[in-house]
Amino acid sequence: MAVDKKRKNTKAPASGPKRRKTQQSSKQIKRPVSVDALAWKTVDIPEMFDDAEGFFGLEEITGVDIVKDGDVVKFMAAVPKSEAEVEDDGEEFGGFDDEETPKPAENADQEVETSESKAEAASTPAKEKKASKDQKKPKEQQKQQKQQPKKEQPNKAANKKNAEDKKKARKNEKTTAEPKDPELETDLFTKLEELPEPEEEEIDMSEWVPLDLSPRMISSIAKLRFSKPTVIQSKAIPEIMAGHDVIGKASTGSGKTLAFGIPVIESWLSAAETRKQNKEERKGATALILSPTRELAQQIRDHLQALCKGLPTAPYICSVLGGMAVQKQKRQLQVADIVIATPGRMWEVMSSDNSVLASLRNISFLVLDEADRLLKDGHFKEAEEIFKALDRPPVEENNEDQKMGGTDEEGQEEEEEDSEEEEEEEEEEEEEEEHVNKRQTLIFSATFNKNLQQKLAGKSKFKATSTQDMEYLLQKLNFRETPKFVDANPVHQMAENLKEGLIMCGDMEKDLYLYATLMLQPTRRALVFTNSVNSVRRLTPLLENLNLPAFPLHSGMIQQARLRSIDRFKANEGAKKKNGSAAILVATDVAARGLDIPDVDLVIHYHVPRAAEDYVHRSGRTARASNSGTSILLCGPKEAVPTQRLVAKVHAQAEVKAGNSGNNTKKLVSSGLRTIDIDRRIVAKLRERVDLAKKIADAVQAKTMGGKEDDWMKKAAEDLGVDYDSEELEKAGKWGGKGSSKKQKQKEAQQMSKGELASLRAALRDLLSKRINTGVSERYLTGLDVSELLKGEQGLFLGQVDGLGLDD
Ligand SMILES: Nc1ncnc2c1ncn2[C@@H]1O[C@H](COP(=O)(O)OP(=O)(O)OP(=O)(O)O)[C@@H](O)[C@H]1O
Repeated sequence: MAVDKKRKNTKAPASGPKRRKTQQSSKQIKRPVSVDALAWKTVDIPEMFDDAEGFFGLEEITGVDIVKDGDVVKFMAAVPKSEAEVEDDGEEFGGFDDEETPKPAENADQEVETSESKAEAASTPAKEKKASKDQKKPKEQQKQQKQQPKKEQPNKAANKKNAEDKKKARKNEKTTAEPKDPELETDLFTKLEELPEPEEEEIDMSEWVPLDLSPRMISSIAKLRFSKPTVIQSKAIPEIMAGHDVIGKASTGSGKTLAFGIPVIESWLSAAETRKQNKEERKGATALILSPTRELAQQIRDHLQALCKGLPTAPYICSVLGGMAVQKQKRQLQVADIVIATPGRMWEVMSSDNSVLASLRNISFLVLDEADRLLKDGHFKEAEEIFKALDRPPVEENNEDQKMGGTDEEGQEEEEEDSEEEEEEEEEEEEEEEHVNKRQTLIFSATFNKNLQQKLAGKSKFKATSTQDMEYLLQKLNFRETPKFVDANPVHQMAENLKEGLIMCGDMEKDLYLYATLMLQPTRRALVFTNSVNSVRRLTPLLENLNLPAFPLHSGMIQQARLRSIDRFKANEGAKKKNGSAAILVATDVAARGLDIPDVDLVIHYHVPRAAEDYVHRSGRTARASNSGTSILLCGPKEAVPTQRLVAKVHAQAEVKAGNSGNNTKKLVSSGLRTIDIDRRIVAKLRERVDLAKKIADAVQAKTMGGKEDDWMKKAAEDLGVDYDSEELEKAGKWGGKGSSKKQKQKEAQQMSKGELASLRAALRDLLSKRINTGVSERYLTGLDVSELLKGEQGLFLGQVDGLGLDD
């Protein structure tokens, strides 16, 4: 549960601490508690079971009595006598250790009541009410309101007032020396909390006003320090708030998450308020957001939770993804207001549990983030199943009885029933339509294929050519109207502040050029993309041997390890230890979509991406929001043609709009992709280190893989019906062919003795400690000296500025 504790404390100091104090002294009594509300504690399980897809989700509970009341089993747990339902239930849901604690739906409404009424009482209710009224006023009146968010400082006002009141109270206490008033006694507990918050610089939020958001939402956005909406936010939010289905396209890092997140949360806020007023029950989740990767799903959750932190009350947001315990996710889904999920796990949970489906059937929003990726490849089937299930009307048990046969005498009745059934079917259809019509569908990505874009923009007709087509799935989505196509960047596909470069190198020299590129700008946090899991496995230790803090990320890793790598990269771990070099994430395309990691300055494509959109998304991990960044493609001779094709595709539209013509190479240059001439003499001086580091990495990997390889070979030998003897088999050429020299190398690496390995390490250490003379003004290249060099006359040895010559 994302509850703004700070706000709670500052706005309602009198009630908050008092409640805490009473709890401390109150006796614990046992009351019936729902099984989901018990303080489950996760039992540590060995790491080897971590990725058991939720099978191993052990939790334990203590201090609970199980009482049988007739047929009903009740769980009696200790609840502090005076504890209010709305208390921070961080302990209540102790089992949800990888998520914020959920709170039951009723409590969510309760929360609206309590925290808002407190907020209103403690701050400036008149202003808030006036502001929400003003939202409905005509434009000219809103003009006056424009400055309002700036003026509106409920927290500060409340703080100041409370602090003043308390000061007065303290003064009274001193002068009158009367017995302690309980109110004043409470005051002692709040001494620290009442300290004024550090003054934040005021932020002008007037540019958000035309979007017609609630004052509390604007004030929450202000806490994120986002002074104005991005283009996609300005264009998409009003359409979504007006109830339309929307397909939104905007470049990477341009704020698409909040473009759908803000209206979704606004909708939850107003629905929660309506429920409160009408004393209605919660009817399940408000939104289902689908994401193609687990990391992105977690990130969307974090992003929305950050937005909710500034609200007086917040929806419970949960993520449902593979690699986490299924049971826990099912429990969370019972109380979730906003669900963010990967399609595979969502479908697994939905199809196995009717209550999950029931709680999602009434969603107001279905959001597909990174839609083009989501409606492709592995996710296609599950996505389709999810859409179908959401639209399917609930099966009523009575219907089953009606479908059973009857006697002749009942013929007449049957006919009547038939017509009744028909009527019911019609009603059901209507209901279904009604049901579908209630839900808005929102689709976002930075890339949609060109044909589809034209169709979305209404320039040509939708027609799916196969059932494996994205258009087919779009049709399945049952938009309630022709969706509004909002294109925030019709000309350029790439982020505005991105510089793109290309380094030509030999096919076998990529490791060397990768290292050189990293060394020439060691303080820039870099994300290195490869096309295969094996390359990640090979490159990470290679870079580590070269004293660079590198972390792997690929789909073959267990989920916890994936998240750990991202966290370590985010924290720039190892940067200080390793000669001041910034952290490096070596990843497959699992990291290409959506990941928003602050301060990634450099993206290196170790392999040319297989598709143009992958290039766009990979490169989009840098130059996000208003930041700048660099994307560098390492291109071997064999990759030259696909690279030209790819980049021409990415920049084609910009070229056409700019009225340029000419061959692809010219286009590459004119569209911003520049070839970078790294001084080859410097690169040559790095070769020995890279070769050594590679040998060490290969030896270690071969030794680790050795046993597994032998197992595989044994099995293969069995399949061939021969005795297993790897040497004999190799001699006989059974393992020959294309991979035989690689195999030979692997074998050599595997057979390297400990002593040999140690001497290689010593030699590398020695090399790494030496400075490399760049041959220019007697300057040297080492981990530390490079940053020095780059700060000063970088142009001297690189030919251009900014280390790699991407600046003019
Ligand atoms: N109005 C805003 N002003 C400034 N920064 C913003 C604003 N809205 C969002 N951001 C920030 O911009 C960054 C990128 O946002 P987000 O991750 O939503 O981009 P995106 O368009 O979804 O990118 P991608 O296509 O790569 O998924 C985030 O760090 C986010 O906090």
